[in-house]
Amino acid sequence: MSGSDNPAIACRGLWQVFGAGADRALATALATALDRAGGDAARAAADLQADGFVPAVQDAGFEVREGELFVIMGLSGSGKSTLIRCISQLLPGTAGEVLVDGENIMRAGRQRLIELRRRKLGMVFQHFGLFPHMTVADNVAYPLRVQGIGRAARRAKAQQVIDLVGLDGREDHYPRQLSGGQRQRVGIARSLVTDCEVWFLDEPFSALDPLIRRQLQDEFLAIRTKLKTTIVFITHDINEALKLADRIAIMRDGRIVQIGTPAEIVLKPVDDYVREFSRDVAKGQHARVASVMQAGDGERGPDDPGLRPDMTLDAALARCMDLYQPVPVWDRAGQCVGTVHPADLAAALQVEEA
Ligand SMILES: Nc1ncnc2c1ncn2[C@@H]1O[C@H](COP(=O)(O)OP(=O)(O)OP(=O)(O)O)[C@@H](O)[C@H]1O
Repeated sequence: MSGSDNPAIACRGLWQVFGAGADRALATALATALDRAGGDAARAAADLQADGFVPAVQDAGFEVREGELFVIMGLSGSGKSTLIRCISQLLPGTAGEVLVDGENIMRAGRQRLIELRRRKLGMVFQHFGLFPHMTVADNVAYPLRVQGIGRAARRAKAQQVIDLVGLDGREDHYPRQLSGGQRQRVGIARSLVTDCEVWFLDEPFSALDPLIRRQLQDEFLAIRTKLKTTIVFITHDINEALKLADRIAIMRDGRIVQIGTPAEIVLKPVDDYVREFSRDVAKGQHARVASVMQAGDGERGPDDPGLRPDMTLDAALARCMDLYQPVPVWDRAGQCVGTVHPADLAAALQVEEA
């Protein structure tokens, strides 16, 4: 495991450029951009594009903390899948660094990558590629078989994760006998069976109908609290991102344009592209009091609305309807952790009209 000071994953200057001779073309484009006044990654990407290359990921840089659920979101074609494939090294990356627990896995040899995938990195993709001739139990236990673990131990461990994803009773079914949602669960169970430290999920629920999707999201959050695994999750659905994420990275045309908590994305979008995503989102249900709270002390008066930092803006506003002065915010131990003006709660919800 990594030390608590180190991020679980760090990407620095990561590029994935498609096209023959992309490495040399990127090096030239970066050198040319540097020589120009105000030269930057966007200029290099524009040059590459003009020469017929596809700069699908451009100079990506971010860190994912240990145990964090980091969501990458963007429109179709913005580069999400390419980015997660670079981080998980299904694609080599054209330049930059991908550090997992401090190890630059872009320099890892083939053997080391196989090892990392078997023991440390779990992956779930939209189309799971379950083995049709194997039962649920055998599909789930398959990664353990590859690791050379004995049959009894495989079975026992597979059963644990089958129970965890709610598929108990279906161990002996074949994939064709399962619904789409159940098949996704098998894929999730299979990727969890090796106790991975870092878990990559590329649109795992997007093929499902909304009801099943919501149910799996809830189960996913429940599983996640039990596992404490570091997770990188891709989606093009803002509501899914807001529901699941600790932090969200928004991609546009190969670039990460904003990284922030769900509240920051909803309340402080950096540009119209990000603002457009959250236009129809019920901000008051996602943003929390902590995001609009000021430093300060307060006393509990007779009208105290009992605000907490983790309360949604909607809930907080409902308690402050008749109040016109700053009110204290309390933690669970009853300590005042700041104050908030009821007008600021209302203003935060209006931000996108500006
Ligand atoms: N192997 C490839 N060769 C050339 N271009 C590619 C390749 N793979 C992806 N691209 C291009 O890279 C860009 C980013 O694609 P990517 O699949 O990463 O986007 P995405 O955000 O995941 O989209 P979606 O949500 O539709 O899956 C697109 O312009 C795509 O056409």
